[in-house]
Amino acid sequence: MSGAHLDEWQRRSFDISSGNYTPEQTADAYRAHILSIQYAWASSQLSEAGMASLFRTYSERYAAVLDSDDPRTGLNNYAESALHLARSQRNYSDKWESSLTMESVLELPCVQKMIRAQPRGTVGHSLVAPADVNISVGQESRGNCLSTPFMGVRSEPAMFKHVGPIQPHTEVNNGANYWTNISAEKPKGSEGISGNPNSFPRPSARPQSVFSYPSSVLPQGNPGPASGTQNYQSTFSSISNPSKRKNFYNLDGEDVDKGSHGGQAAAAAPEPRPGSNFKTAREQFIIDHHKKHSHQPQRGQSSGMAATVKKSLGANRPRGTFSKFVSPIPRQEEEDSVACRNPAQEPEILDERLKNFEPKIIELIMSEIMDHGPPVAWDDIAGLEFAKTTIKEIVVWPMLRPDIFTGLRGPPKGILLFGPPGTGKTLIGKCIACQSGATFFSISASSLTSKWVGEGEKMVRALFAIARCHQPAVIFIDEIDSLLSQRTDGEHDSSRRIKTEFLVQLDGAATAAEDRILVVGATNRPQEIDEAARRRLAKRLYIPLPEAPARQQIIINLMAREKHQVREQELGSVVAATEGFSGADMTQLCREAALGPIRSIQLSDITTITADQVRPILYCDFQDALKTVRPSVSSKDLDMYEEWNKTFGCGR
Ligand SMILES: Nc1ncnc2c1ncn2[C@@H]1O[C@H](COP(=O)(O)OP(=O)(O)OP(=O)(O)O)[C@@H](O)[C@H]1O
Ligand SMILES: [Mg+2]
Repeated sequence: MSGAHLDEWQRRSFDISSGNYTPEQTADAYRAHILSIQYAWASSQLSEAGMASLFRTYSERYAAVLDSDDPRTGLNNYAESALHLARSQRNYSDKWESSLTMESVLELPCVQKMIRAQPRGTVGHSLVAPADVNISVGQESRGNCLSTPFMGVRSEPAMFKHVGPIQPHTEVNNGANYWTNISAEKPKGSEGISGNPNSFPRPSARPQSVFSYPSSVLPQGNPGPASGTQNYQSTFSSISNPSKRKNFYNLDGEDVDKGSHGGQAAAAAPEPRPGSNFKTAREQFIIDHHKKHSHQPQRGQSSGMAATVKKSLGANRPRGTFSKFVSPIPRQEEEDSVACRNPAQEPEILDERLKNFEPKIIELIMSEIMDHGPPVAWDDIAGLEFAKTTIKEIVVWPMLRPDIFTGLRGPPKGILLFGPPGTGKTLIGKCIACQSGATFFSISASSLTSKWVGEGEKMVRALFAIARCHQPAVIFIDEIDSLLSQRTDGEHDSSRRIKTEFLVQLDGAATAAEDRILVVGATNRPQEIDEAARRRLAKRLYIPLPEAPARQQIIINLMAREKHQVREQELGSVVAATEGFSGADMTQLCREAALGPIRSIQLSDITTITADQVRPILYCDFQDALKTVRPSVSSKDLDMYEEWNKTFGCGR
């Protein structure tokens, strides 16, 4: 350290410690010490270690003076800052307000000059157009306060050298222009933060002015009330107030929408602003969307919906602080609604009552369940006279003459055909389908129960709903025992739900007197049917094994279409030999017998022989067939059916 420096240090140190200094002077002295230390180290007059030691010492002392809350020794700087915050003092930009009003602006010499220079009405329109008036600064704007544009004139007169036609105020509404408008806002007091408006990166670098005045009327120099100061508020500082910022953004939204020209311009595909390549993300999106869809066929374009949707992409919505946000991107529902309105893709609505059902289930029932088999006549069913008569009585006639079969004569809504396998239960169902004139739904219970979990109930509901739409209707459920078997604790939930749904629907069909829906169930395991279901299937008809006449009839019916030489006596012998055979067994016997003539042909001749050369079916063929075809129903099973029929059956 040089002698001069040491002397200076000693002097300051002595003075400071003498106690004659105020805290402000002490703090200044310590700050000067710190600067001297840094200077000495920078000029290599002090080692790094020495500088560090001195720097720490004097920094601590300096901080002690600053933060001390003793008014005699410290500045209480910390408390000062805290108190400043606690008093809710705001920053400078909150304090100033514009002194400009509409009246004061119009009185400005430059404005007066401009008004005089312009054709009558045009300038006035440009100046006091509502959109212009909306360019205001936060709370300070009052009424028609046109606060800022003319300040911009002062700050950047070069901008107005561009001579162009007087633009309607749609240009004024442009949010980007506002950058130029507010760029030279002058603070009321000299406390405004100094700033160079030209240094701010403004998007309005294009030569288009806000008002596009002819240069002849533009003010030259720096007129106006702010001419005495060079401390213009920078663009940044003038919008640093949140309320001003909000107004700024509203210019691009709310005011644009409200403006008679600007709103419409924004609603359609936005035109690029003249002289500017700048676009907001939303504008770019809408332009892209237009481009994309202008050469792409729209779904549902024929109805004109596409255009409607495009126009309402959020561009023309009324916006405000409290309005709900609407995404500019079309929502999925909008897309879907466009697709749905396309007549080519619109699913056919069959009936209002079916609108709650899934189309696939309706389609399944319509296509898979409705029976379109070969016609069956009552005479095709051999024997079973009592069953046939009863069914005609309760099914066919009421369907044909619903006016007679009313009240107590009303038909039962459920029939159960039970009996040994192969006795013609399904055949009777087919016959009902053909002869009753009703819409016939033939469904096996397994097709309901084998569906996915949860689908079964829907299927049952849809089945009855569709049947209601196609009255009179017969719902034939083969093997109904698998659907309505007795409910047990161990059974799966889904099958229990299907059963319950079926019973509910059956009840509904039974109680709705006007509904002409008949449920016909067939089973060869009647003992397994749930008692609740049994009650609902009120007419339980036993379909027994065919008696001798019925067996004979079956043989005659089947042989009628074949070439045979079985005499009546021989036929009687066959019938007698087929005691206990079911109708299906009789059919099987006849088929077996019919193969007899073929088996008698030499194997070498089988490829060359003509149909006429095949011999007729003979009694001997039946005798051979009887050796292989056996009755399929045991006497034990027969006893069970007989017993059940006595207990629950409706036969005589
Ligand atoms: N009474 C009958 N008249 C004429 N043919 C019959 C008669 N009963 C049965 N058949 C013949 O037996 C075949 C089987 O009959 P069907 O399918 O109706 O029996 P099912 O009672 O429904 O048997 P399962 O209980 O096993 O379902 C029929 O295609 C038919 O050829
Ligand atoms: Mg059957």
